Order: sequence, then C-alpha cells, then structure tokens
Amino acid sequence: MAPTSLHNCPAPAKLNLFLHVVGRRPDGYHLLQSVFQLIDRSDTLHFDLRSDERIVRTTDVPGVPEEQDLIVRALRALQAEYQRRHGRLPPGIDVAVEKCLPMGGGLGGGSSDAATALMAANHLWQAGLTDAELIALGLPLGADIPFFLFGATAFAEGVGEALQAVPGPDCWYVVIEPGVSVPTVAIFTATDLTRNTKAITISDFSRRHVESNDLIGFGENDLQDVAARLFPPVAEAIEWLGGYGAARMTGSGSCVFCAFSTEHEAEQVLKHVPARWRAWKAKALQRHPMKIALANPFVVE
Ligand SMILES: C[C@](O)(CO)[C@H](O)COP(=O)(O)OP(=O)(O)OC[C@H]1O[C@@H](n2ccc(N)nc2=O)[C@H](O)[C@@H]1O
Ligand SMILES: Nc1ncnc2c1ncn2[C@@H]1O[C@H](COP(=O)(O)OP(=O)(O)OP(=O)(O)O)[C@@H](O)[C@H]1O
Repeated sequence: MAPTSLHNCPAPAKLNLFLHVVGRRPDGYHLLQSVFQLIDRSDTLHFDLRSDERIVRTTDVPGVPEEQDLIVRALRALQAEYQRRHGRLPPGIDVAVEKCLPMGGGLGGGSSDAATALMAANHLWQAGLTDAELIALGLPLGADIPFFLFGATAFAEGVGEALQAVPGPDCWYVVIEPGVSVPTVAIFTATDLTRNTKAITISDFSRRHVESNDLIGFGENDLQDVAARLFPPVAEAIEWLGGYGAARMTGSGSCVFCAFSTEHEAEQVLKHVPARWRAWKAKALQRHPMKIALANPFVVE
C-alpha cells in the first residue's frame, strides 16, 4: 500500500565543481559543461494527500507566489501526466516547505525542491514514471531539475540535461553566502561573458581531474568573473575564502565554496568567517537522500 503522506523529505543543494560555457543554442540558451555535486545542506518538504484534487502550498515562501513555485508547477505537471495516462486525476497534495537554501545562491534550491516533489508524488500516487520520464517533465521547468532527479555526482552537458555519472569526491566544503541574490539571467546576458571555452570529453575531465590532485581540481566557473563584477560581495567572498584554498563560485552565484579533506579543517575555517556573511560546512553526498529513502520502505512514511 502506498503511504498517504511523506514527511521530512530532503531537497539537497548542489555545487558546480566547475562550469564552462562552451556555446549557445539557437534559442539563446547557453551550452554548458559542468560537474554537479550534491551536498548535505537541504530544504525540507512535507507532503500529504488531500481528499480533493488541488495542489496547495501550505507555507509562505517570501518572494515566491504559490502559482510560480517550482514545486507547485512540478506537481501539476505530474498530475496532468497521470491524468493523460489513467484518464483521471490523482488526489491533490498539501505541500509544506521549510526553506534553508538561499534563493539566487547558485545552490539550485528551487530546482531541488521541484525534483523532490516529483519523486515524492510519483511514489504517493504510485504513478510509476521512470527517472527518464520524470526528467522529461522537469527539464522545461528548470535546467537543474534533471540533475537532482539523476541523484548522483554527474558530468553535465547541454543546458544540464545530458548527464553521466562520475566518481564523487569524499570531502567537506565551506560555503559562504555573500548575502546577495544573483538573477541567473543577468549573468547569462552580460556582454563580457566568455562563451567559447573549449569543450572537453568526460575522459579528458577524469584524467585531468586525477592529475590535478586537489579537491576542486579541474576547470573554472566561467560565470564567476561576471558575477563578481556585478555583485562585489561575491568578489569579496572569493578573495577571503581563497586565503584557505581554491575558492570558487557555484552556478550563477552568489555562493562561494572551498573543499577540505576533513570536517575538522572546514570547522577551523568557519571559525574565522567575517560576521557579515552566513557560512556553513557541508559534506559531499554520493547519492540523493530521497532516492535512498524511497528505495527503503522502512524509511519513508
Ligand atoms: C547556471 C546553472 O545554475 C548551472 O547549474 C543553471 O544552468 C541555471 O539554471 P536555472 O536556474 O534553472 O536557470 P533558468 O531560471 O532556467 O534560466 C534563467 C535564464 O538564464 C538564461 N540561461 C539559463 C541557463 C542556460 N544554460 N543558459 C541560459 O542562457 C536564460 O536566459 C534563462 O531564461
Ligand atoms: N520552491 C522554490 N524555492 C526557491 N525559489 C523558487 C522556488 N520556486 C520558484 N523559485 C524561483 O526560482 C528562483 C531561483 O531560485 P533558486 O533557489 O533555484 O536559485 P539558484 O540557487 O540561484 O538556482 P540555480 O543554481 O539553478 O541558478 C527564485 O528567485 C524564485 O523566483
């Protein structure tokens, strides 16, 4: 029997260990190459089936109206797909969100929330969509949603939808939130953005990553210089954290991270972070915790 509720569902953040802009599609979207890494810092979502067919967000998310929330839009897309397949709507869902991840932080919070919602509803409704079918539903809503549904460290191409598993690092990160929200579109429309980094193959990545022998390892974030110019607190955070190791921005910013071999090293750095920034440590995750929970019937419900 499928459960009627799923509580405490994690929607973890991602880091882009590197992010290259290698071209542009005819529709203006940028072609990227990146390695996406899950970390153990998450939003938390709660789902309860309703007795009617409505999708209702029961918590306020400042700045995100319910109708625009990627969670609500993802659930409605899956509900419509269910109706197409079964000729009737599945029950509605009340969804409550505890936001922890900053918006416009490059941590993919909105996309991760949507991916967790798709996994949860697929289970609650016993809808039976495969990962590939969920990815096809999620991609039009957000370019990072496919990665979260993929659920493990990935070499990503295209706009983020062509994913291949790569071994994930076993390390800890210090992440600084510079206190600004970076709109992704502002970075991608900047005239000085580098859009012609030479494309690599996954085997180039694997070889050069091993050769470079450090934890962040390979490549650059091509969006970083533009974000640092437009948002000075991003530049300040990179410079400060760079005093402790190779510091880099994730996604289109604003968050900045640096990798460490041990939790203790990360804790030592955290002690010195200037009070004007929120900062935290996070562990690299090898697998999406929601996937682990849903594969184990004793963990969910
Ligand atoms: C940069 C990344 O964070 C890497 O993980 C993501 O690709 C961003 O994905 P996202 O937040 O889902 O971005 P969206 O909200 O879909 O995109 C906002 C806008 O940024 C531009 N955009 C986004 C992604 C991309 N590959 N090329 C683009 O040119 C488009 O103008 C788009 O309208
Ligand atoms: N559930 C949600 N949580 C956060 N943002 C949402 C949500 N639904 C829609 N959004 C919208 O998505 C925008 C981007 O939020 P998000 O947290 O994904 O940013 P991000 O971490 O910079 O993402 P990315 O790394 O994909 O660029 C927000 O400004 C908000 O308008």
